[in-house]
Amino acid sequence: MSGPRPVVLSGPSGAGKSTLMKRLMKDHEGVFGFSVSHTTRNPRPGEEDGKDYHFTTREVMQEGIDKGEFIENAEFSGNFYGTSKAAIEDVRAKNLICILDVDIQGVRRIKETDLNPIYISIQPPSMEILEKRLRDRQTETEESLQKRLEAARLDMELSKEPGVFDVVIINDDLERAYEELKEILNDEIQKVQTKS
Ligand SMILES: Nc1ncnc2c1ncn2[C@@H]1O[C@H](COP(=O)(O)OP(=O)(O)OP(=O)(O)O)[C@@H](O)[C@H]1O
Ligand SMILES: Nc1nc2c(ncn2[C@@H]2O[C@H](COP(=O)(O)O)[C@@H](O)[C@H]2O)c(=O)[nH]1
Repeated sequence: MSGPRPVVLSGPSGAGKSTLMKRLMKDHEGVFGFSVSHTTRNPRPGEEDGKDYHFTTREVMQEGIDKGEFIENAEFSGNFYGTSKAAIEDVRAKNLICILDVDIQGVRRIKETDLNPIYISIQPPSMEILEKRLRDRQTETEESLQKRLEAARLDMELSKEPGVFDVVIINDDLERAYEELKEILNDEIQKVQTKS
């Protein structure tokens, strides 16, 4: 794959991936492009179709998967999620650093492709803090919250396996976590900025 190296952000739901990513994109206009995933979950208040996700149905998404339109897909907390080839291509065509926000299953599938991204895991300081963040976010039902916490336990274990991630950032203090993320991506950011 040509162009700047993509970045995979993974980690438990509620760890702070979107918070860090949105800040990174806002502070570096014209450097990053978000790979807009498909999902079968319902939009949250404020989420826009085509910007945050391509909101779709199981049937439509399955059709796309069967046609080979996705580089990876997974079931998470009762819904389908997936990264289409078109989502990556849209960002690559603009020569931007492509950011993918995917769960641990997505990380595994992407490792089987030739995307060659930088793999970053965003982890919460503890399960207790993660649960508090998810509850405070007020986006989940009790059932989906429990499913997400269950997935988080597994994610936190797997992220400790050597070689899965290039870097693991503990998102305790947001400012410090953000500085760490910027530092890791500094070389790629410089490359894009010097070209434009
Ligand atoms: N360092 C932090 N300290 C306190 N609260 C935080 C911190 N980072 C993020 N949060 C808050 O935690 C909640 C979860 O963050 P966010 O939505 O970014 O998580 P996420 O990893 O993108 O989750 P998901 O995978 O479900 O989309 C948000 O309400 C966010 O404001
Ligand atoms: N494997 C994939 N996982 C994805 C994708 N897009 C998002 N995600 C992950 O799903 C959970 C839940 O996200 P939410 O927006 O419903 O809170 C989270 O861990 C994301 O990283 C994808 O395309 N593929």
